[in-house]
Amino acid sequence: LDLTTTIGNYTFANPLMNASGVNCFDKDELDAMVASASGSMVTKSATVKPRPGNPEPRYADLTLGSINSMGLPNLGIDYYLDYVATYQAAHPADAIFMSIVGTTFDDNIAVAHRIQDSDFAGLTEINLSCPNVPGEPQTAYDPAQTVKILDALFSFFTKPLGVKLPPFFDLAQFDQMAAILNRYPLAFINTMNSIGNGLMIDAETDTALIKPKGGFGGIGGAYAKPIALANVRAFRQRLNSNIRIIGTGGVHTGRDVYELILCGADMVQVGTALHQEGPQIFARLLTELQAEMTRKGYTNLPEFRGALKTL
Ligand SMILES: O=C(O)c1[nH]c(=O)[nH]c(=O)c1I
Repeated sequence: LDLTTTIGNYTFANPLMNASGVNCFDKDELDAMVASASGSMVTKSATVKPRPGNPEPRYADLTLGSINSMGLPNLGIDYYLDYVATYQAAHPADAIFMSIVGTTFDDNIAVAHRIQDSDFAGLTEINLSCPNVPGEPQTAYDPAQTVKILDALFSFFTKPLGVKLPPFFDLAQFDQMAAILNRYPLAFINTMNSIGNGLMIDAETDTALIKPKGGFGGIGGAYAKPIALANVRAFRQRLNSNIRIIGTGGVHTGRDVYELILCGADMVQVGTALHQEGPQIFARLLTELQAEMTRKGYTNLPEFRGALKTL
């Protein structure tokens, strides 16, 4: 079966990759992604300077997913630029993604300049949806701030750029956000990030499971799937066709991958399940995706991409 998928001038052997923040913190984790069956990969969201992140415990596995308030721990943009420079020299034909983020408007612009001025030749995902920097609202929940950042970015950034969005829950929000995004030459959007500021409790101690923010953290995994399907579908229905969509949220089986593509996703990222199962999950997901495609009579992704039926 043909699992190739394209974003701009980049074609990937298959649509699967990690979600930023999962299995991509350092060289060892990134090398494990390179060795996996994934079609591409993305680095942990990088800030200009390294960050230790929030106090632990800051992550917990849940029956139906995960909760995290990592607090944007990362080794700094220089570390990840070094890694991708080495990677590109060894894999000239395979594009990967770099995720960037700033905790202030100026830092968002500064870290983007670092990529623009580098030899990085892949795709850049700017994270407008980190829910766990105390005191910092998720940029993409503020339309004016989103416009301000995208206006500034596209005044100098010429490499392929996409935005990582938080989940939206109201059709008027989809309309408003899509109207903003359609004004920019974005290569892609990635919907969605974790569901911000959930809370889960330890049954033995009646204590919040994670330490930061009084136990509030982003929710991922099975809990996220219905919302991810809806966000992919809603944006596919509203965005210009030249803006591709990466679907993220709740993937655990090949059927989950298939359903995000059915809603319009071009590529599919895996977060919680990757954290829980490890990079060998990609081989399993590819086998299961191909089995589902065969069951449905499809031999490539465009045949069913966006083909969700409604009653
Ligand atoms: O707490 C984090 O580091 C984090 N956690 C998430 O669930 N999404 C994000 O975008 C980030 I930057």
